[in-house]
Amino acid sequence: MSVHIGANNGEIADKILLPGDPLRAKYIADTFLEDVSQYNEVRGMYGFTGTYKGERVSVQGTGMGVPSISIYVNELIQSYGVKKLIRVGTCGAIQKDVKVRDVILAQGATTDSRINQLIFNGIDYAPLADFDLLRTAYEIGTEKGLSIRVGNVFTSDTFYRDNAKEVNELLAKYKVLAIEMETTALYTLAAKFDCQALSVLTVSDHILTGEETTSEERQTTFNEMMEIALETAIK
Ligand SMILES: O=P(O)(O)O[C@H]1O[C@H](CO)[C@@H](O)[C@H]1O
Ligand SMILES: O=c1cc[nH]c(=O)[nH]1
Repeated sequence: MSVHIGANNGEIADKILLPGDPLRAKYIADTFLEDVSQYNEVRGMYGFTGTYKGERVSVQGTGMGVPSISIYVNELIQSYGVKKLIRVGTCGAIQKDVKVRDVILAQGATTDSRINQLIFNGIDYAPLADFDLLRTAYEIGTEKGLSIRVGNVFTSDTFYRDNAKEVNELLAKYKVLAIEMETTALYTLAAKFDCQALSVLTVSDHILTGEETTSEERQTTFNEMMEIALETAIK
């Protein structure tokens, strides 16, 4: 057991999907995995292990934001030996040509979080996706005929922000595709511990147009994102 995860040694697979929402973790386990067992309910942050196409895979809710995902990723890697970590999250688009329901593979993660400043003492570290996972996920997504975007995302410490318009316009000018709240921490920790990480994100809303997915659309698109992540995890 670790501080925030109540699993015994060996109960978590070395490949894991990481949704922010613990109920999305339950949905993935119920919908896609076989022979499922629940290994965690500490703080309601559900974690499950099962098999996908015969391969052992886990899925763990991370909560929202850099501090929360950092706790789970640290413990998953250091206490349970997880090696391949794929976030399955939602994001808000800030480019006109990125559409609601598109799937984004986060190649890098710009941030206003201070975690990297604290680690690197003033050096402007660039957290990146694992290239093999990125390439595999891209190939799987395009083979499925999906609209896959690859690029920079903004990992924000705030969901509600007073100067959002100004910040979004600046980031959009510099080619950032979308906003979410965890990827920079995932990529930095994966690099630190020599693990592989990727964020696969569904555009759930468009920040410029205000367009949102309906719950039905969300389900279908989320399933596509989850299948890309699961297929990538076992490849
Ligand atoms: O849908 P998840 O994975 O939680 O991701 C996004 O949704 C939350 C904000 O609503 C943040 O965690 C953000 O990163
Ligand atoms: O962090 C997030 C996630 C989804 N949509 C947003 O606008 N922001």
